[in-house]
Amino acid sequence: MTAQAPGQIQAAFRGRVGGFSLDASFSAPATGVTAIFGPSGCGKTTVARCLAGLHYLPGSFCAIDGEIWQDQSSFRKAHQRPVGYVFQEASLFPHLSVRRNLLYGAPRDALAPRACGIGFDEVIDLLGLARLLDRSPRNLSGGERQRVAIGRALLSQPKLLLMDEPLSALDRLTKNEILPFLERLHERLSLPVIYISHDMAEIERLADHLILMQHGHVVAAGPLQVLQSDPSLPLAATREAAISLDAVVEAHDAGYGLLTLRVAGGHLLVPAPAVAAGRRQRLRIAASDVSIARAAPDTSSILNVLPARIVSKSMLGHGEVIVVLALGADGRGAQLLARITLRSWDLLGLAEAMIVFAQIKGVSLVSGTDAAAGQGAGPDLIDTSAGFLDGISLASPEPWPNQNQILYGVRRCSELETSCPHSPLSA
Ligand SMILES: Nc1ncnc2c1ncn2[C@@H]1O[C@H](COP(=O)(O)OP(=O)(O)OP(=O)(O)O)[C@@H](O)[C@H]1O
Repeated sequence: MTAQAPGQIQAAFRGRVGGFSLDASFSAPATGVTAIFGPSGCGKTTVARCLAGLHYLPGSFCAIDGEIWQDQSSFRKAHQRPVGYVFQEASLFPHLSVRRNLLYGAPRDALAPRACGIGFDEVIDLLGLARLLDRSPRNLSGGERQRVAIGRALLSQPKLLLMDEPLSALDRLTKNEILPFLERLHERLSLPVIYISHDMAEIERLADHLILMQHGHVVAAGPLQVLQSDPSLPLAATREAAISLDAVVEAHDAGYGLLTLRVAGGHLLVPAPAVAAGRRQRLRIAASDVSIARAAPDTSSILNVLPARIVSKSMLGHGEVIVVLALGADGRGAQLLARITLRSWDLLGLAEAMIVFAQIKGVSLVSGTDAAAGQGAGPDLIDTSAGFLDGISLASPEPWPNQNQILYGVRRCSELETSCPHSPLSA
């Protein structure tokens, strides 16, 4: 990978970081959310740090939307890369108001409407920050603090937003409070986001593309649904195996409280409150909620029984198989997974390429609605009084810079000089 491709994030990072060996290559669209998923210690954060220019691995390559950030002969340092970085902990400046925290990383004209990029008012609106602007970060809930951190990263006018486990320090309720805001960002901004997470439920809700990592390598990269339905990858073999589908709302039956949703290859009925026709909706269908019939049942309480073609069958062990189905009488629609017993497969005489009926017992709507922000004391703040940039040294494995050092490592050193807590800015 050496030539830049517009519209793509291209990365090929190879080398050692301390005792860790990284050999990770992928390309992903330079728009939408690309999630990096893999077990702890597989190198997700190391890849994010390479993208941010915080590790220099000679011989590596990185280009964002046709702009080369690293190749054989060049390396843009962290402060030369337009990257917004959001971490597990919000690490806001405790001595600055929310407004000043937001404006901290922004160019000087951040308050003016922008011809392109993201303006202050838009960020406030998208993240629901209006009523927090004059508050101190000390009095915000964990979820509110993380929304401010995301706003601050967006206002730095990045060309790439890196989110490293942004919700993992939050409890389930607080996560659910923030996820709708992230969905709104995804819907309204074309900014590419690299989203690192351990939590497949977050990824199923937010991501368009997925990069699967293991032991410092990229095992697979591609559209989320394609990787979820690939029986050769570990996702399809897990107990939680599921497919994320993008559907469009067609109608709402108020009498029965049912939404009609169109997906590639068919329609699904889902009990849900009314949603405007034409709205896009992310669905999740678990492999364990899909069974297979040779003929459409005459009588059944299952609402969604759709014709589908059997694409493949793979053994799972413990007497079960995972079947990939493609919806539609022509078998060319969206793919689903069905987890059934090997005995059922044999008794029904199923075979690849056969047209069958997928009986879908459960469909979850995973896109959320706007939530009111909670309030309360957040976790302890990181001490930001340490010398900025101390500890950032390219290709030096130790010590790790703290989060604000990384965050502000993307800004010019002259600006950093004004960033200490005793500068006029901090008044
Ligand atoms: N600067 C460093 N010095 C030494 N080892 C490092 C350094 N950076 C990362 N490592 C090691 O590299 C491996 C990958 O770390 P990394 O943080 O990228 O993994 P991860 O997939 O993000 O893990 P987690 O999901 O637990 O955050 C780990 O074994 C880690 O200890």
